[in-house]
Amino acid sequence: MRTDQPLPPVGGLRPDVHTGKVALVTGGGTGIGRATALDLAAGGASVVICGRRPEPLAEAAKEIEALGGSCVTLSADIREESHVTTVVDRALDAFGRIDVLVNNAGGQFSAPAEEISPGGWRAVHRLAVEATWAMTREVARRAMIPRRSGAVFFIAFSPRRGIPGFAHAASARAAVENLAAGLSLEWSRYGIRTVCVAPGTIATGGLDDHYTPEDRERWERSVPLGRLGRPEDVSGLISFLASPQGSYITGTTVVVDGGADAWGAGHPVPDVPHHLTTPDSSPNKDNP
Ligand SMILES: CCCCCCC/C=C/C(=O)SCCNC(=O)CCNC(=O)[C@H](O)C(C)(C)COP(=O)(O)OP(=O)(O)OC[C@H]1O[C@@H](n2cnc3c(N)ncnc32)[C@H](O)[C@@H]1OP(=O)(O)O
Ligand SMILES: NC(=O)C1=CN([C@@H]2O[C@H](COP(=O)(O)OP(=O)(O)OC[C@H]3O[C@@H](n4cnc5c(N)ncnc54)[C@H](OP(=O)(O)O)[C@@H]3O)[C@@H](O)[C@H]2O)C=CC1
Repeated sequence: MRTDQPLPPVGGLRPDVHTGKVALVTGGGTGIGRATALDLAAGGASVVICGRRPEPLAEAAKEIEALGGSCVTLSADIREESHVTTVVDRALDAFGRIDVLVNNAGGQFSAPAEEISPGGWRAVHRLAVEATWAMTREVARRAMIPRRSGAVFFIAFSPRRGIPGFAHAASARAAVENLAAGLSLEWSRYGIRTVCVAPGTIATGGLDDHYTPEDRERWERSVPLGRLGRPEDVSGLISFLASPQGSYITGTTVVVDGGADAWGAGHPVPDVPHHLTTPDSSPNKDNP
């Protein structure tokens, strides 16, 4: 199967599986977030999508409305706490509840670890960890804890370990995996499920814009199933996890990666000069 063949929304789920639910998807105008918003809407959910740029949000809303769904779009930078509050205000004004939160907005740049400045590190963690927590906390306190129900999704990375060039991003996503696990211990008592989804490399516009065709080919070669993922491979999983069929799943990470996590960051291993790996050639061998 080719990566560029989209899957129909809803997949094998019933078309009314999310009827009556309200879902908030951060970064819902593009890529995985857009596919997730479409899948949830195709299952009957009303959706709220946010992102910084209004244009992709408007495009996604048009597609959702063409499916017969309801969609509210909000232009917001979720790194700003006041924007997080406004997004939740507007979602509650529009629909009165939020049942599903998909913390999808995220991003990074690829750089050797030693070249990531403190500011660059902070930029990545601020979005993937701090903004995600701010949104989760706001939605939980105002919409989910009072109703004693909800499902919160987080997005991590596969492989679930160090990835060359992504020291900041892989560590941020590890934090988010741990957050999903820890929150399940505290919030199961409120009927809130917290699940992390770890996609492998997924063919999105974001991937095309920020990485080279060589990166993409290298990643593709490290996938046992032999192709990159489609946004719908991830969104279909989230839609299932949000459905009643997923209601016993919480506090864990579900990997959707064509087998990439089973293999690792690819073959061959990152280049390490020979003299650093042979014990008798240490520059400090006389003074260890
Ligand atoms: C084997 C499997 C491999 C798996 C691969 C996983 C593939 C994952 C793919 C995806 O996630 S695709 C989604 C793609 N979308 C993005 O990644 C978004 C692109 N990135 C950004 O939008 C931004 O980089 C950011 C991370 C969100 C930061 O945005 P911000 O507006 O805060 O940045 P700035 O204000 O411009 O800079 C802040 C800080 O960061 C430093 N910096 C920014 N870019 C770079 C860079 N390319 N290289 C080095 N440093 C960078 C910048 O210099 C600033 O630092 P200081 O100057 O303050 O020190
Ligand atoms: N594609 C891949 O291979 C993988 C992706 N992921 C993660 O999945 C998520 C979606 O990725 P993908 O669809 O590929 O990428 P995109 O770049 O298409 O999606 C990122 C979305 O987040 C929004 N966003 C970014 N920063 C902010 C912000 N500060 N406030 C609000 N919205 C923001 C963007 O909109 P705007 O720019 O308008 O704000 C955009 O819609 C990301 O977290 C990504 O890191 C994880 C593993 C692999």
